[in-house]
Amino acid sequence: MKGCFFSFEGPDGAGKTTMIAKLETFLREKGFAVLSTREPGGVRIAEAIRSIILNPDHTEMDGRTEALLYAAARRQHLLEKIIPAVEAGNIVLCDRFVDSSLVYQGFARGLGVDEVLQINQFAIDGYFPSLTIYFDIDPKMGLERIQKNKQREINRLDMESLSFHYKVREGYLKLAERFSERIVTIDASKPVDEVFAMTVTAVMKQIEGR
Ligand SMILES: Nc1ncnc2c1ncn2[C@@H]1O[C@H](COP(=O)(O)OP(=O)(O)O)[C@@H](O)[C@H]1O
Ligand SMILES: Cc1cn([C@H]2C[C@H](O)[C@@H](COP(=O)(O)OP(=O)(O)O)O2)c(=O)[nH]c1=O
Repeated sequence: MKGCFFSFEGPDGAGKTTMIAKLETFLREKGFAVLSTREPGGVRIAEAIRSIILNPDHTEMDGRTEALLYAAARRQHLLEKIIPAVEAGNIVLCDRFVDSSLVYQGFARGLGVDEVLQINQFAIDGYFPSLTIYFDIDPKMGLERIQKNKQREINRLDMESLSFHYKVREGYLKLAERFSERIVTIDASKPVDEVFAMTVTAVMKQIEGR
């Protein structure tokens, strides 16, 4: 049976990585083949591009350069890892995908959502997830969660001003409205178990409905 492709989005610290890890265990226990991955990165070439993008020293990076680098990493990740895994029958859980570019580069950086969508159409050829879960949270709360968890490296994007992160949230909420047939919004400010229960409901509805 063909697999499916789900992406998980949200401001930094919303809980995407936490939820994907819990979901992977839950789905495996139910007998599903599951593969989780992340962007930027996921495969060797995309991880190399990630290190260029997120390097805190690369303060001179132009906005369009950044958007093109994310799209290049996405293309390699999609063709080399995501599509083969879906074709092999896996449920693919991806921590960030095209919506991150539309929001961070298109909306928050002001490059234009449709302009960044066009770059990404060249990268993904219309291969969108069948379900995207957007974890909505006040960016201040998300960044506080990251600060509390010292292990996680603070990257170039984290160092953006708080107003940038508020634009990110605004961009996601607009995107969730525009692509309401694909994007499900979950209140990520709730305790972990409540957020996970809502996540499982949305994912199982999609799996059972395919
Ligand atoms: N619902 C939640 N309530 C409180 N803390 C959370 C919640 N979800 C995640 N966290 C914690 O917040 C931090 C960031 O979570 P993470 O999953 O890495 O976020 P993201 O991947 O969206 O940046 C981690 O320390 C995690 O344990
Ligand atoms: C995939 C993607 C990520 N990003 C940003 C979001 C994050 O700030 C950063 C990814 O770093 P990461 O450490 O993965 O942060 P998070 O845990 O919040 O996902 O890159 C974009 O700006 N555009 C993109 O297309």
